Parts: sequence; C-alpha cells; structure tokens
Amino acid sequence: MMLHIPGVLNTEQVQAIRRTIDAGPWVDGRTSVGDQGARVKRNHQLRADSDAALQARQLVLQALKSHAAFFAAALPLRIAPPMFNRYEGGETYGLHVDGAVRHEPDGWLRTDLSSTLFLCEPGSYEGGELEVMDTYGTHEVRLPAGDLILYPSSSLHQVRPVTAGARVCAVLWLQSMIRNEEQRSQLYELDQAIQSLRAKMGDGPETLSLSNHYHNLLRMWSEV
Ligand SMILES: O=C(O)CCC(=O)C(=O)O
Ligand SMILES: [Fe+2]
Repeated sequence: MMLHIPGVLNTEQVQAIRRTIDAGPWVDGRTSVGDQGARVKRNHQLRADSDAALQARQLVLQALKSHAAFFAAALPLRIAPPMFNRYEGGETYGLHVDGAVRHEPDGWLRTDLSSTLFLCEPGSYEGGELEVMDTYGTHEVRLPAGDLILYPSSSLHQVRPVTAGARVCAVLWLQSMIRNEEQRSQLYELDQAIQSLRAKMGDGPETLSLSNHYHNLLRMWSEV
C-alpha cells in the first residue's frame, strides 16, 4: 500500500528544517549507498555526521512521533535516522532497490517501509518525480512541502531528473511492528474506519468492540 500523509510538518517546521540544512555540508549521495544504487544515484546528501543533520533529524523524528496518521499507517518499531537529499542541475536517482537491511548505530533494521518527506514546494523545481512501481503499475509522486509518502521498501523506484530548481527532501526507512504488508494495510483500514465511526457516533458498545478487535489483531500479528 502506498500512502500519502499530508501535513506531517507545518510551514514553520519545514522552514526551520530548511534553515538548518540549506547551508550544508552537502556531499555526493553515492557515499551512503551500495553497489547497485551507486551506479544510478546522482544527487547530494547532507553529511550524515554534521551538526545540521543531527539537528534536522531530531526535528523530523519529533514530528513523526506525534503524528497519529503516520503511526497508524506505519506502526513503526524502529525508524532509521532520516537522510536529507538535494537534487538539482539534472540530478536523478535511477531505478533501484532499497537494501533489505540497514546497519544503524543501534543495530540492524529491516526496511519494511520507505518514505520521502518533501521539504520544498512542487512549483519550485521541475522534474524530480518519485516513481514507484508495484503490481498496479507506476505511481508518480510529487507532493507539497510537509507531506510524506510511505511505500513498501520492496518496490522498485526512481527519482526522475530535476531539470530546474532544487528538490529537497528527507528520506527514511523503517521497520514496522507488522512485517506483513497485507496485515498492516488491514489494520490501517480498520483503524481509519473506527476513527470515522467514533467521530460520527461517539464512543459506544460497537466502537468499543471494534477497538478491541483492532487491538487483538495487533497483539496477534505484531513483533515487538
Ligand atoms: O528522493 C527520494 O524521494 C527517494 C530517494 C531514494 O529512493 C533513496 O534515497 O533510496
Ligand atoms: Fe530508494
């Protein structure tokens, strides 16, 4: 399931992150990728151990932690430290796979979901579509600043060349409490249905029973 989550960051938060990262230090994006990715990756990345990256990561992680829709959709167990990407002057990231496991400072992380959080408005650059392939075809993504796309890390994907302006975003990977994609989607749909029933009808025996069902499925399927 691909999911567009609007408003993960508000305008002030986007601006605060941009103020933190815009001056760099930006380095060649190939420094942080395996062989297959390095052959097709042409972009710049904020140096991972810079003060700017440390600060901006905290801002992104705080916003993600307090965002109910992101939590419900991803059911994150562990989130890899976000990386900050910049594409300009024809830069691109050709068709690639994200590695299945990543070695992070606190140990191994299995990539269940990949995500791009947009830090610039779509009108400020040309090209740069994120294209994600799944069994329903190719999906093109270009979102407003502050919005996030979540997609299964098992999908081949690419970023088309940026032909004008600069495309700046944060990318992150996460391991979900629910490894199985279909189970995670079912839980998300159930959660959304319960939320909308509660908004319409308030809390009652039926919504309570459905919530119980949701939590029992989560208990049955989660690996924590
Ligand atoms: O810039 C993006 O939207 C995605 C980048 C990407 O696919 C990656 O860093 O693995
Ligand atoms: Fe990728």
